[in-house]
Amino acid sequence: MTGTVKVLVTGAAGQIAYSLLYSIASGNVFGKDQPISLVLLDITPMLGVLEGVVMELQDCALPLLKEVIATDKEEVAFKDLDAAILVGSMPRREGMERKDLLKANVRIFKSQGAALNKYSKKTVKVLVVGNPANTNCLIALKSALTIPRENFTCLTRLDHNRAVSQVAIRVGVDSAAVKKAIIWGNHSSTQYPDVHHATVNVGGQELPVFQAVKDDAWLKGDFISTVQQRGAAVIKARKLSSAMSAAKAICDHMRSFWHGTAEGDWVSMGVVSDGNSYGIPADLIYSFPVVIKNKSWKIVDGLNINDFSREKMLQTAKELVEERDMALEFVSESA
Ligand SMILES: NC(=O)c1ccc[n+]([C@@H]2O[C@H](COP(=O)([O-])OP(=O)(O)OC[C@H]3O[C@@H](n4cnc5c(N)ncnc54)[C@H](O)[C@@H]3O)[C@@H](O)[C@H]2O)c1
Ligand SMILES: O=C(O)CC[C@H](O)C(=O)O
Repeated sequence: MTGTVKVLVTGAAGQIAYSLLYSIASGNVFGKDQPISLVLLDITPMLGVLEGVVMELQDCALPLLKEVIATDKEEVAFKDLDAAILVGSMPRREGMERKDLLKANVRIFKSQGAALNKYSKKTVKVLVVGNPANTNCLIALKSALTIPRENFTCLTRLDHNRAVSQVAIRVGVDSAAVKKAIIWGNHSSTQYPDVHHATVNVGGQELPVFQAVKDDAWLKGDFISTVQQRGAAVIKARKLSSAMSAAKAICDHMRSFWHGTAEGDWVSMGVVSDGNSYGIPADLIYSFPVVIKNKSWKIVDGLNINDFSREKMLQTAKELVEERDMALEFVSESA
């Protein structure tokens, strides 16, 4: 269909998708005038549920939604895509380590990377959400050698939004007043939420976050651990992992990827670490501050990094190196 953007959501019968699909189909991500063709992939046992989701999408009577394709077949799902949002995987339950997920989920992303390579447009923009998101993204990228590495990203915008919101609540301003927060590294409890470069608009005055909050101990302690542990806290409370906030963050991430970042701000995104200026090893999907223009991201280089930050940035990189090596072992075992 010419003029339409073809978007795949995997895990389409799951709880994140249930919050996400309406937002995409109503124009909140790709544009209020942009016709959408929506492809929904889930596993065969979920096809019945998926049928219900399709009925609901039809019943929303959304003018931009030109087509809905529901399938359990990768060769159908990945055909001619402009954007792929890879949510489908096994979520962590209470008491389960994120690393337990690696083995189960890595093979899904190997197969879906190969399907992207075979069936999608070479310009396809990929967002990996399913955990462990950074490493799953790396595995997909490595299985899609004819698609530029830069097209592969993973979701750390939820962590970014959590950091922004914690600061806004603390200062008593709305979240739009907080700019230039950063999530470094892995979407896991080793991530480093950094507000050394962030500002808050208080009563029309742009202040550094440390000056506005006036509580360095909180910013270097509970603030960081609250953001790092937020996913686990939501699982503990809901007995399910975050879904509404994850869907909102997916929309924010894809909107930024598609339309660019706002002047004077940046966003956090898991991207390939090759050639960064912060001493993070190459060949990882690591969350950096990025600015985006013409659907192409650039890591914000040259920020001043103190010893406190550097240590945390390297610690989360170390975890990603370990995850990558373990994932590559699982991939070679299953080959
Ligand atoms: N990166 C982030 O910020 C972030 C935030 C929240 C959740 N997550 C992760 O997102 C994932 C999905 O979470 P959820 O709450 O929607 O889970 P869910 O269990 O409600 O839904 C997952 C869906 O994926 C489907 N699925 C499983 N294997 C599949 C495959 N091979 N192909 C297509 N679909 C498949 C399942 O059948 C299910 O319908 C989990 O891995 C979760 O940990 C990531
Ligand atoms: O499994 C987790 O700890 C996190 C689940 C999800 O990625 C989140 O951040 O809410």
